[in-house]
Amino acid sequence: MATETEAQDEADEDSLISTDPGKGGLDENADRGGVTSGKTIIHSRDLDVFYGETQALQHIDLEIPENQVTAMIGPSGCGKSTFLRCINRMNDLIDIARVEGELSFKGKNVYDDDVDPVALRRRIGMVFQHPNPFPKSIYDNVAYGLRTQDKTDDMDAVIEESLKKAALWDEVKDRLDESALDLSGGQQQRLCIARAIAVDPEVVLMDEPASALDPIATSQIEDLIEELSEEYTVVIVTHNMQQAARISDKTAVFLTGGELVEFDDTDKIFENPDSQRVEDYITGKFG
Ligand SMILES: Nc1ncnc2c1ncn2[C@@H]1O[C@H](COP(=O)(O)OP(=O)(O)OP(=O)(O)O)[C@@H](O)[C@H]1O
Repeated sequence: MATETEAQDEADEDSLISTDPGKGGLDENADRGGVTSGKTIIHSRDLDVFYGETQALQHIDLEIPENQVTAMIGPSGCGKSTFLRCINRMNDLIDIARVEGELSFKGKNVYDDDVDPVALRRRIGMVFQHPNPFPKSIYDNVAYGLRTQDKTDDMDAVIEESLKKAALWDEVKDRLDESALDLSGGQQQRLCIARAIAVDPEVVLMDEPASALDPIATSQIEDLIEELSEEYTVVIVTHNMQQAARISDKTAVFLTGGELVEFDDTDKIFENPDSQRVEDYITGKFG
C-alpha cells in the first residue's frame, strides 16, 4: 500500500504535468531504464531564446531520444549551454532571458503555465562544469535532494546505490561522514552526479562536466556517462569533439549565431556530415 509520502509524491508529479492526453499530456508508458528505445523524450520546435535584444538561439528544431547520450557541440557562444538550460528551465533564473517556441518533455511543453519548474528539475537533473558539492559531508550531499523531497525511507540504501552508480562508492564508503570538499575534483564531480541521480530523474543534463578535470578523471566521467545512459537520457554540452565522438549516440552541431546546423547519429556527423560548415568545424578549419 502506498505510504502518505508516496501518495504526496504522486500528487506532486501530477501537479507538474497534466496526464490528460487532451491537454498534450505526458506519456507515462514510456520505458524507464534498460533497453535503448530511441523514442523522443525531449522535442524543441521553433525554439528561440533572447537575452534582452540579443538572440542566442534561432528556430531550433531538435528531437532528443530517450536512454541515449546526445552531445551538443559548436564554437564558443553558439548557444549550447543556453539550449541545455532551456530543457529544465534554468534560464528562468536569468532575468533578461526570454524563450519563445516550444520545448516539450514527454509531449508536454515545459513552458506551459501549469508546469512547476522545481518539479520539472526533479525529473531533469543537472551537473555543471565545475563540481559544486555543498560544504557538507559526502553522505549529506547525496541525501540533500532526498530530504527536501521527503524521500527518506531506505535512505542509506538509496545513497549507497547512487554512489555505486556514480562509480564512487568504493572510494568513499568508509568516509561518508567526511567533508565532500576534501574529495578530489574528479571525485567531487562523481559525487555531484550521485546527488543528481539519487532523486531518480529521467534526464541528466551535463554542461561540460569534465572540462575542469585531469585526463584520468575525465576518462572516469566518460565511462560513467556511457553507463548512465542505460538508465537515463543524458544530454551533454562539450567543447571536446573527441569526447562527443567517444561517448555520444547523437550529436547536434550549433554554429555561430545560435543556429542548429546539423543533428544526426554521431558516426554520421564525424564521418560524413551533410553540411560543409559542419565538416569545416569538425576538421578544425574554424573553432
Ligand atoms: N546570462 C546571460 N546574459 C546575457 N547574454 C548571455 C547570457 N548567457 C549567455 N549569453 C549569450 O548568449 C550566447 C550563447 O551563449 P551560451 O553560453 O549559450 O553559448 P555556448 O555555446 O554554451 O558557449 P561556451 O561554449 O563558450 O560556453 C552568447 O552570445 C552569450 O554571450
